[in-house]
Amino acid sequence: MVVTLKDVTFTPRGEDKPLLGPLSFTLPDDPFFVIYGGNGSGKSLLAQLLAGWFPEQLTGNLNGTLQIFGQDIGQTPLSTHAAQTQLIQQSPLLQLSGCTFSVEEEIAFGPENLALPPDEILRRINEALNITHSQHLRTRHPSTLSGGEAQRVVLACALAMRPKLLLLDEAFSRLTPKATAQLLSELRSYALHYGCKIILFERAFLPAAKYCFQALVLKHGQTLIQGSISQVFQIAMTQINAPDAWQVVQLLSTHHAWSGEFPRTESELISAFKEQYADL
Ligand SMILES: Nc1ncnc2c1ncn2[C@@H]1O[C@H](COP(=O)(O)OP(=O)(O)OP(=O)(O)O)[C@@H](O)[C@H]1O
Repeated sequence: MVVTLKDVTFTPRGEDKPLLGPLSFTLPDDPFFVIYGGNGSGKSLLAQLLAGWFPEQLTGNLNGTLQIFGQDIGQTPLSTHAAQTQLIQQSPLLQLSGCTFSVEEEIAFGPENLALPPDEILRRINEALNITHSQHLRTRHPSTLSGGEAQRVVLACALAMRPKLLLLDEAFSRLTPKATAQLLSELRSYALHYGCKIILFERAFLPAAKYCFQALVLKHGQTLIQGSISQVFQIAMTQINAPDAWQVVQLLSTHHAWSGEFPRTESELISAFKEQYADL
């Protein structure tokens, strides 16, 4: 199992009650999975726990069973987790090392720490730059990158580690919808090629719904619902942002005026409207 959570609760140091849990889930067999939740629902805390931050970077009290690739979180050093699990957070500039002079050196930083041979490091740099469409940034000083460019580079750094579990905590927040869609398509190919699981942590219905079949909705650190996008749609819509057209679907549904699956993409939405309403 890539991820196993059973009755997990987490109380950060200084807090008197858990801010996460009890949470139990295993990942479905798809490359992508999305965890939806509004502000303060616990997405980042959960992402940090799954990345193995406890207890080195995230102190507190962890109860229950939390395993990544069969290794207990809390029993294995963060450096061991980092070799197969990579977390990308919302603020890319906080994730740059601050000790390199070019994007190329920044991407090499992780693989160098794995003591990989130079030709393998170069291969990984090129692959990561290609996947993230960032070859043109190769010689740039990391401190000169724009927010969106930095998000691509941070993703490239993570991919150069060839992760088997990639945690994306609102990792596209500074990119345009078009650039986000391009990266998600590239990531799908990466995931299928390397057998990697990708968990998206999102406050917005799109574009995650297009790439994920299964979702979990968090509120106050607990699961509100887990299931297919269609099964979680109604409840997810009470917690997260969605385009107006999906709000209309939600409204129609609460008035029993929507039948069938809930659309995951714009084209599914248009087809569903045509099917249900074009003849009226
Ligand atoms: N280390 C910590 N110590 C104490 N409280 C924390 C800690 N980390 C997070 N919290 C609190 O836990 C709750 C969940 O925070 P978290 O950052 O996981 O939310 P989120 O779902 O990622 O929200 P957002 O969408 O606003 O980024 C918040 O109330 C936050 O203030």
